[in-house]
Amino acid sequence: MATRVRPSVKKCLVIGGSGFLGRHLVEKLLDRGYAVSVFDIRQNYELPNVIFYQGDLCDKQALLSALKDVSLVFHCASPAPASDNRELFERVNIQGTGTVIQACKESGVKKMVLTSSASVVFEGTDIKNGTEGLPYAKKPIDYYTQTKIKQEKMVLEAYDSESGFLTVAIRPHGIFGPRDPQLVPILVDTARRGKMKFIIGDGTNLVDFTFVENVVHGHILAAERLKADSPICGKAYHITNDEPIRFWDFMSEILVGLGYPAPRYHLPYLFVYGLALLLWLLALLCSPLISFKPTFTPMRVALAGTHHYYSCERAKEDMGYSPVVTLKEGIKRTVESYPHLRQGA
Ligand SMILES: NC(=O)C1=CN([C@@H]2O[C@H](COP(=O)(O)OP(=O)(O)OC[C@H]3O[C@@H](n4cnc5c(N)ncnc54)[C@H](O)[C@@H]3O)[C@@H](O)[C@H]2O)C=CC1
Ligand SMILES: CC(C)=CCC[C@@H](C)[C@H]1CC[C@H]2C3=C(CC[C@]12C)[C@@]1(C)CCC(=O)C[C@@H]1CC3
Repeated sequence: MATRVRPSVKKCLVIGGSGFLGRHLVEKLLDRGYAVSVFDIRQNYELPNVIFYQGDLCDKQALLSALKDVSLVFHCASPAPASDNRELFERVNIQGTGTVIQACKESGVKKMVLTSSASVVFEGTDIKNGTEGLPYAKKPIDYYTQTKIKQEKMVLEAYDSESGFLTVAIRPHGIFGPRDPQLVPILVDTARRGKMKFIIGDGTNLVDFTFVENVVHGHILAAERLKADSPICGKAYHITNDEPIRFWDFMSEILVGLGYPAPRYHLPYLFVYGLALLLWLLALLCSPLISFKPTFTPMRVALAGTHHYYSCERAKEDMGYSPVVTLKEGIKRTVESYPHLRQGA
């Protein structure tokens, strides 16, 4: 049952609002006076004034109930990249996003903001200050990214100035912050298993890590700038901290902040990449007999050993974006938010 909302209050739906980014977005939208509902396949928290619709975004009827009187939709739902489930990525990110678009159009939703990913242009080789002018990856690094490319294209192509259905895509990179279920937990788990001793390559590769509140800020700016005559309609925008950092310095700061030693010994990039490829092949060949998931996948090694940072000039120019939390402050807040993952805890 939806609550009645004053006409002046902007009513929005966050699809994927139970997730890491989604929940931060919901909290900020509430602060800013929006009336917020969440649509997600799971519900893992409660907040006063937030209505939860539990359902699968591939189910149009379920979406239609949640979209009643909604004018703005944020779509930040996706299966986790680590699930590595091709069929699930295709069903949710491609077919499901098609269903979301149809349901939005049928319900008279005016604006849709998609959470895409900067990785849609990444092929596992260096990207330095990449702009939105880069072509989509011809050989995406994994199935997840392959479906994120199709998803982004679908949402941007759904922009229709005649009917007034306005869309925009935000491309974050390396989101981190309190409650992230991926980055810090994977890192700490690897450290606890004694596998965080090595630096892949010379350790100078620069990467974007983006504090979650900056990603939220980019989404809300995009929603508020999405108007009929706006240059942002039908376009994609990188949202980063605008402070590329060495991948291994970032990892070390988090590790040391949590009481673990920083990695020290260097291994040649091509050697580790080759090893990861071999392990991946072995896991594939053995899969009918035993199943094992190597820590060092080729994709992870590429992420850890290459440059991949992006320009957010276009977001600055078209939306007035600038990060609201510095990298230093973001790292501090993140470390403080994981007392249970500290060494010895
Ligand atoms: N975490 C990161 O570093 C980055 C994330 N992104 C994108 O940001 C978005 C949010 O990511 P996170 O918050 O990190 O992920 P998350 O896994 O914490 O949140 C995703 C949410 O989507 C929901 N969901 C999944 N399948 C669903 C379905 N069939 N129907 C309804 N809800 C469903 C999940 O239950 C979850 O609550 C995703 O679209 C992801 O591709 C993009 C770049 C980087
Ligand atoms: C910038 C960006 C796209 C970050 C994405 C988050 C994850 C892909 C990374 C978070 C922790 C990282 C990590 C590794 C690879 C990339 C991550 C999973 C390693 C497995 C790389 C090889 C190692 O030496 C251990 C690393 C642990 C942490």
